Amino acid sequence: MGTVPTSLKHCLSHEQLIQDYPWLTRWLQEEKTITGHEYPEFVKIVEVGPRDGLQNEKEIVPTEMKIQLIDMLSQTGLPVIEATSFVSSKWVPQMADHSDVLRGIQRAPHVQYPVLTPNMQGFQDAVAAGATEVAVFGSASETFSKKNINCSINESMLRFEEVVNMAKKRHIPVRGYVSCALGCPHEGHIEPSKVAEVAKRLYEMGCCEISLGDTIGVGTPGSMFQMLQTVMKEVPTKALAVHCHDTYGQALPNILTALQMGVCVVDSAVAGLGGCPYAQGSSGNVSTEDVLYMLHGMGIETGVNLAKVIEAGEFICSTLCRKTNSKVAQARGRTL
Ligand SMILES: CC(C)(COP(=O)([O-])OP(=O)([O-])OC[C@H]1O[C@@H](n2cnc3c(N)ncnc32)[C@H](O)[C@@H]1OP(=O)([O-])[O-])[C@@H](O)C(=O)NCCC(=O)NCCSC(=O)C[C@@](C)(O)CC(=O)[O-]
Repeated sequence: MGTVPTSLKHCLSHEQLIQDYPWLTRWLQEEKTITGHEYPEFVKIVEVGPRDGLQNEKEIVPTEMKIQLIDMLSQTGLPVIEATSFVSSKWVPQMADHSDVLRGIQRAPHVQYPVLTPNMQGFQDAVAAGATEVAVFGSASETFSKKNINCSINESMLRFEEVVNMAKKRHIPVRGYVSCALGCPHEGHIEPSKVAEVAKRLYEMGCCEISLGDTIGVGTPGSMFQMLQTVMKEVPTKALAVHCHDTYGQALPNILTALQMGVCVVDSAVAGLGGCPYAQGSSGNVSTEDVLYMLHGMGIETGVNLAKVIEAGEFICSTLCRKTNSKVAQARGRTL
């Protein structure tokens, strides 16, 4: 922020910045043109903290705490909160209370609460618990697919097709994930063409949104650019989302690259919680607070109240006895 006063760095929204310091309007507009890129006016944030964030926790988080977290997040303006995961409790014990979580939350109007469903059993259990939106999760790496969902990529696509067909009959939208889009913990480099192939299959079978996961957070703006360029030849940009983990501290630049390429859906987790139990060494998701701070500072609307997300982050971090991974929440804590 160069010569901008320190006090401004703590402002929480673009609107607040303009209101308090009208002279900044010109500076903010100039900054947009200096970068020479067109950015989306609105970015949809998909909050994955309650699912991706908590699934990796060793200690079982009490169900009522998960519910309280989701209820707090529901009051922030977030449009989508991924609530839980209908997977096997033998594989991911932390998600064993999926039905109680989904039944226990207070659904806010205009908020969607998708849940992960790897197969028909998961889908049926999810619908029985009241799910109105689901997500299937595939991978661009054969080894990761085997380790994560115990089947090959091809077998997973057949399972997902069943789920998508049944979901269509019930008018339930399905999101599709492609893990290892920028690298695999077992195979290393993954060809962008493989990511594009899996993304295309998911899109063509009827997934309405394809989330491209940098599962282990190894991507850089360069590899993000190459991967997206290849995927965008097969799947419309408006149907793409990016899902970045922050292992190497590259998540924000990677997201910025995706925005410059027209992507306007970003996954993130409150307090930067998270990691995949089947991707050892991967760190948390990019934090929702940091993504919001960046977007609002660029004048991009999200409809989300950053201060309320910080509160939800403080709640879950105190529950887990853990320091937040969000740089913005840490900075805010120091200035209070
Ligand atoms: C997919 C399965 C279930 C296959 O697991 P499996 O063992 O191959 O399944 P199976 O069909 O052979 O059945 C074996 C047993 O599992 C049961 N079963 C079968 N399906 C279900 C179900 N849906 N829910 C509950 N139970 C289930 C089934 O009933 C049976 O029970 P038993 O007769 O032995 O008592 C297993 O591998 C699994 O649960 N994997 C989950 C892995 C996971 O959740 N990983 C984390 C999420 S992915 C992620 O984090 C990445 C992402 C999305 O965030 C994006 C990114 O960052 O890249």
